[in-house]
Amino acid sequence: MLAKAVQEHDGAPTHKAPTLSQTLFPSSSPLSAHNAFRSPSQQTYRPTSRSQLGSANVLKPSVSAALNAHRSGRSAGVSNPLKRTAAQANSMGGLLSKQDSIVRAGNFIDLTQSTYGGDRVGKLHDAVYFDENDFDDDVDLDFDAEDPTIKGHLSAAKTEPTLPAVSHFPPINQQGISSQPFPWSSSPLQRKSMAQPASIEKAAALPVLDLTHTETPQYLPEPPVARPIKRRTLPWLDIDGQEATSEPRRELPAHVQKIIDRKKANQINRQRDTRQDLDIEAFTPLPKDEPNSPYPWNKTASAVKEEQKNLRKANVGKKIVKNNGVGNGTAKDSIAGTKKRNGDVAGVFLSEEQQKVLKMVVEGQKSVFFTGSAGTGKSVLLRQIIATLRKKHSREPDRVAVTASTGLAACNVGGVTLHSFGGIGLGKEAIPDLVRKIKRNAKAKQRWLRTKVLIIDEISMVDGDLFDKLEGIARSVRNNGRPFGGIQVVITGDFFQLPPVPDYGKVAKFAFDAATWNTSIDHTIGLTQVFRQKDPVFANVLNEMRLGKLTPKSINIFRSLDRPLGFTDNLEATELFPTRQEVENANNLRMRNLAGNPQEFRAIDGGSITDVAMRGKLLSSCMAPPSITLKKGSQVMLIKNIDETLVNGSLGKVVGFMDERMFDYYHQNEEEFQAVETMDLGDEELNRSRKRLREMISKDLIGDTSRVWPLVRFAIADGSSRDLLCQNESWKIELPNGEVQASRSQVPLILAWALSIHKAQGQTLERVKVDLGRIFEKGQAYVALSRATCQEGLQILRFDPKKVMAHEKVRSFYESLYNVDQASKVVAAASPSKPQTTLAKNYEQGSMQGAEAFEDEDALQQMYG
Ligand SMILES: Nc1ncnc2c1ncn2[C@@H]1O[C@H](COP(=O)(O)OP(=O)(O)OP(=O)(O)O)[C@@H](O)[C@H]1O
Repeated sequence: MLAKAVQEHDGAPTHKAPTLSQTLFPSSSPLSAHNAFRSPSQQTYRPTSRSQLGSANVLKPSVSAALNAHRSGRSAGVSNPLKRTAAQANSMGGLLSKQDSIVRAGNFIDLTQSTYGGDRVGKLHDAVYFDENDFDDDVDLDFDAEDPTIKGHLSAAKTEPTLPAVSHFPPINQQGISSQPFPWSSSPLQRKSMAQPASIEKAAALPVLDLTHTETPQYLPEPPVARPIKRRTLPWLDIDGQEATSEPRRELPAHVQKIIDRKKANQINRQRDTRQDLDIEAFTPLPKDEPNSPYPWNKTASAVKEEQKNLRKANVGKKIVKNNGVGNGTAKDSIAGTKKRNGDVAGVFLSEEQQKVLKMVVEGQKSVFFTGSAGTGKSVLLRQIIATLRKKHSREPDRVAVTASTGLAACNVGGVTLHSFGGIGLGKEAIPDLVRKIKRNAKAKQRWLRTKVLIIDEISMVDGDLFDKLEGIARSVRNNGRPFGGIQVVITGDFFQLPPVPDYGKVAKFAFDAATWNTSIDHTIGLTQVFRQKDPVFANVLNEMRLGKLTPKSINIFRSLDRPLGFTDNLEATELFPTRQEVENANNLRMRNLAGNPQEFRAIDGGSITDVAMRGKLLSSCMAPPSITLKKGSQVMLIKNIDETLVNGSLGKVVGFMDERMFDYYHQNEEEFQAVETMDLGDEELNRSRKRLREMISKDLIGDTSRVWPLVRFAIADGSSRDLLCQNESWKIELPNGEVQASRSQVPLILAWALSIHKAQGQTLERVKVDLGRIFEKGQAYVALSRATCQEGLQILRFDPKKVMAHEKVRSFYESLYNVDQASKVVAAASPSKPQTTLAKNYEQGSMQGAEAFEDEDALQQMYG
């Protein structure tokens, strides 16, 4: 394998690092950093003239020396089987199991080798090159950033879902129904003029619960003018609570009757209160000197205005508390169940190695590539890096450019695609043409000039040629010969996961195969602590799969997972498919089989791009769909993090549709509602009871205009469940200058009987089902299976070891990252007395050190043997 890798790399233009090239292209890192992190394999030839800069003619680094060193070092360093076993035990498995050979500083692991001859380079660099800030002035020339406010929101409100027709009331003018919740202050006079005492107000807040499962709650708009007090009597009662003779009383089961009796008593009390209030009002003179009168008609105009102002203030305050700075604050406020949300989304505490990377990026301003197997917290770390950098550059947000290889990944990190950022369209042209194109586009040019940090997520899907082009463009547009024109790059991803999609008839070229890859990156960091899988055995077999090298033991483990999952809560495992078509078919079939009325939720799109088609195209890669139709019983997945237990990837079932007030009421009176549902009633009786309850409550909702949302019961990892009223959340495609190109507001749900492997990349799923018979691409099986958190939550059909494929080039690349001389030292330090208890300890702590988790000797022998 290594020999092949050596041949491949040797086939590329390889040279010994000449002093001249280093002289001309020193890295931006300080001397000490180079000494600490650069590897021989990263010694790279750089263009020797400006003319070469524009075409990114940076020669490919030779890795053969490193590989030879690696090969010889390996045989020297771990020839002793005992030592090798220790190395194996000390590693996360696969090639990252060779983290035993990487440079360690505490828990922090830097895959970059330490023998880079940086002394002279660093000195010359200091003498010759400009600092990136020296070019900052360029940007003052023609900055034409647009107002970043979202333009399309208002017009997009037209996409409001239509309310169902109301049969027993006059038709509603649907255009008049706002999608936004009415703030109190929007109609204070009308509400006041209804003169409702507290008890009536409460009554009006009663929601409609559709207990029939077949009908949608019906709503009517609030009357536009003040109206006299409405007698909110039950159909069979007069105002004093006497039975109305015209309405024959139906026999109901005792339990239901009790509920209704209680309701009746409340109703009667309310009516009496109302009458008393009315009586008082009728004889009260206009209190001109009584500004605090509870009645609007007893107030002067200025008193009313003052009150409106106070209400508005109070509402603003409420909103801030409610939103608490997270998303739009909607879904978060509607949580019920085992734990109520209190405060913000729970922060994840970064591990020591994650923190070191953060520091290196933010304080050290190093260009970094951090990688690691699935579930090592790359995305979590990246989000933290983005947040910290944005805070650091809060006065100049356009200094930090957040990008990703695909639209989906970009949407997940709130950035744009690399193509979009670069302003290169499809990017097929040569660098000089692309540079000309960018220079004609003031905004794109400005982006290149202003960017100080370029973040690239999901690098495994970035094409190597594209990487070279972007690097060349950066140098040319910024007129700066340093790698990426002096831009600090922060790159993450795992090359063992999904590869770039090649042009038709071409072979995919990885980003690490780009000629400028090594020159662009100061440090390569391997994250080793696996968070997603807490079972070390499971994490290790997955890691073997990552490398495409399975031991018989691991094959047996995977084969044993061909069985149904043992959950009893009716939630099925999400089936992962390679193609979108398969996903749609599977989800549609399940939806058709569900009884009940479908409810459609349409997204509200906005953004600075007003061309609807173009905006739609941008948003087509957003996780949230433009429209989602749900029924009671639909299996859904949450696609936003709400708090520590309701996270992106949580599985649940729709249990109903209701508005916010109804949701509150429902949870305050859950027992009563559930009583009807759980009683052993015949169909006819049950329907009658439901109807009576519905009638009873719907009387109180006349005039309510709020929207209904799906109420979802999510399964929590500890076996409990939580209910969440899923109101709209937002997704943005945002340029570094803050311009939101496209945004989408939608319920944070997708159908989750089936999901594409592409969409699943980056997700953590509690229950997964994968049919390996359908897998066709390298890395697909690993991405699919590594979404699972434990063996109990993973079902594998048609397991076939042949489907477990990894790119040989990727294996070679990861091998080239390790310095075997260092390995023997670490092995010695860890050897053979390394206590086995470490695994158990880490397991207990809920995390494990990947490098310490690999104990499958067979796998290592096969890999290194
Ligand atoms: N420092 C941490 N503390 C606790 N949990 C963490 C930490 N970092 C990550 N996690 C959790 O580990 C899981 C996987 O994290 P994340 O998705 O960031 O991994 P990843 O390396 O990006 O995986 P993938 O390559 O599959 O996308 C998530 O559930 C995340 O919340």
